[in-house]
Amino acid sequence: MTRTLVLVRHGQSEWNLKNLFTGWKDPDLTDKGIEEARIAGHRLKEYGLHFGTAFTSELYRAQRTLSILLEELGQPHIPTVRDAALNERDYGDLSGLNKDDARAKWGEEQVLLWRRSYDIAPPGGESLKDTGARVWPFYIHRILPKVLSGDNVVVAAHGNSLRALVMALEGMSPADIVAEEISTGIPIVYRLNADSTVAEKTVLSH
Ligand SMILES: O=C(O)[C@@H](CO)OP(=O)(O)O
Repeated sequence: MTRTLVLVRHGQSEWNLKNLFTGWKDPDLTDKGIEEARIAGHRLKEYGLHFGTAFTSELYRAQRTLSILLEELGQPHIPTVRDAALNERDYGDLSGLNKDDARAKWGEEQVLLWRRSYDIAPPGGESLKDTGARVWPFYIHRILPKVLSGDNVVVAAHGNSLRALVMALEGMSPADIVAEEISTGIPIVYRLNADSTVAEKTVLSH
């Protein structure tokens, strides 16, 4: 049994390109983002993976990335679960603001704390810990049983919802997670042991 779990962050979105805090806002992919999703599907095809189930968020950029990727893989119709538990961190009052403007207003250090710390929430939004509080139970109750049953799973989600998941999978501390960045459209392939610990991690870079 392979027990494979693939995580992929959506391709570049229009708001990534414009350097805006996005969170629960719902922009489309850019042309580059569409291409990144295609390449991700192609890399997974080369890797020889077949999926039984897909999971994604309720946000369009992740759903579109997943459908392009599955199309490229030749598996466009696999059962897919969409759930807000996998949505990006809610950026609260920062949503829609330019990240450089935010640094100019609140300072580099404060903005970095909001973006990458474990438990400091942006005003009106979620910390990574808050995001984890919805991602982790969803992983345990919905995703992990599929993986452990041998049903290879792909999860198309977001930078911070995936940082929360990677933190749990790899047993990272709140200090470790600060430096963890998830690139757009680069599949991360985990093989899990029967006890759900990680046996192997492979990053399918271009
Ligand atoms: O704006 C966002 O929603 C996220 C991901 O693009 O940004 P950051 O990398 O700053 O957490």
